[in-house]
Amino acid sequence: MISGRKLVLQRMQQVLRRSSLLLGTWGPVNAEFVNPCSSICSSRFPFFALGTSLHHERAHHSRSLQSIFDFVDLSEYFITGSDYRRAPKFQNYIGPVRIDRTPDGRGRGLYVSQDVEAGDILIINNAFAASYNDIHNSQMHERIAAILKDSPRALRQFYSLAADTQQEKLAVPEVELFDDSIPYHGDDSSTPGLSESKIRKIIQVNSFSGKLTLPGHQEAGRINGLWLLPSFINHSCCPTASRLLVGETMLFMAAQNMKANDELTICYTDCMAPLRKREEVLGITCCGFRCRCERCEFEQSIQKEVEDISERYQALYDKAVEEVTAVATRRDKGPYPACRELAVLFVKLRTKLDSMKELTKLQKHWILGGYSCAFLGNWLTTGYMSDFGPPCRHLDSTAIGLVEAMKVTVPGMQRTLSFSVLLATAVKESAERLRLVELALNECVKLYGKQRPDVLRKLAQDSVQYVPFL
Ligand SMILES: C[S@@+](CC[C@H](N)C(=O)[O-])C[C@H]1O[C@@H](n2cnc3c(N)ncnc32)[C@H](O)[C@@H]1O
Repeated sequence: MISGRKLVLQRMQQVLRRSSLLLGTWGPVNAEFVNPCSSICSSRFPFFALGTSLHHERAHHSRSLQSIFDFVDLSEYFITGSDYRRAPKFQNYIGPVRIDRTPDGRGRGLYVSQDVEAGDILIINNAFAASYNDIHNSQMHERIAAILKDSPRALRQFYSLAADTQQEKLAVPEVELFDDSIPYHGDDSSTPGLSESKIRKIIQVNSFSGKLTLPGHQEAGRINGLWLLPSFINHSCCPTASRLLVGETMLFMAAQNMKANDELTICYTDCMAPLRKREEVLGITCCGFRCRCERCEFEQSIQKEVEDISERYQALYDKAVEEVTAVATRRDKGPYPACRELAVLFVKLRTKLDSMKELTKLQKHWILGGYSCAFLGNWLTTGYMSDFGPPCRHLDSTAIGLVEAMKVTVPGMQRTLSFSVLLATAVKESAERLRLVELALNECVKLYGKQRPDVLRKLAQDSVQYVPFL
């Protein structure tokens, strides 16, 4: 029997054929838009002739950082399908970042120490410990306990993650503690032993769990891991950085241009969900804290005005997932009442936001971006996936408005990339299409770092394997 996932992939291959034609029509990538105002030359990859050099001075070394290619060439890995079993090995790298106390009671956080631009590599970190399909973290716990027994430095590093005292009193370690190229002369008498329950707690708060997938296959399993320095990165529902897992190495990129002293934040969950859903996941299902990011603080202040829309969204969401899954796997041909009603809600929300003159454009984007699935479900069930019509001349301004909101709300997200590639495939009008392809490739840089043009094109084309709803 053919699996649901395989059917989705077959369906997506049709899209891919069209999008590869589409992305192929531009020939050499329009790299100008990746880094429009640059002047540095690189003979190795002409693409990077367009990249701005990032001069990073640290006490112990100075490095001119341009891209992932300064560390490892990932082209072959990406071109051949990002198979985690063939992932290249990296050296740890700590870019222009420092650890500091947050000013608003979120404990410690990571900050950039100089201006950086979207796609710049900030941290490359190999897992302190990782395990596979280890639902209860028991293998990881054993591995970590063994490492801590043997290495005073590892014990000191791990101990610094503990956040069991009042947030304002938490010690702030120097970032150099995590730089293995600097010799360690720690005073180990100040590192108390760690009880088993404390070790478990540190693992629980800081570990990351992600899907392992192989191209064209069902999910191959899950990786659980602990990455030490990245454990200081706080969550935000409008994050500034993106993360990429290559084998057991976690890479962190700036997902937008950032100024020195800006906080480096990532999404711990799907931030393209409305406030109530994010609160539920961050507070109860996943992480156990109330998010204090600026987007949440703002949305809480106006939640009453959109409460009815938000409640209905929550009530319809699971059913809409079923409908989108059904249409993606061609198990049925509808009707799709949940997706249809979500689309009506989306229009209602847009009309409401239009009438709220006191809100800024960014604030409107934050709210709208959170309801991306309310639009996408209907778009996927009524037009795109169920029936390939001929490309349309103009796209509905709602679709274009949404992709803009998504890009601003959570930069460097797979869903925005897939949606913009699918939209570009659907539209015929060339100026609009060009803009969408530019947008897709820009999102690609935020997600994967500055890559060669052919690699970026491949990654954008592959993105349609992900249904931009699920
Ligand atoms: C992986 S740690 C991040 C580093 C942590 N701030 C520290 O000082 O150790 C995750 C914890 O940081 C806090 N945190 C992270 N993001 C937050 C946010 N947006 N709002 C409130 N607390 C947050 C929560 O206590 C959470 O359990």
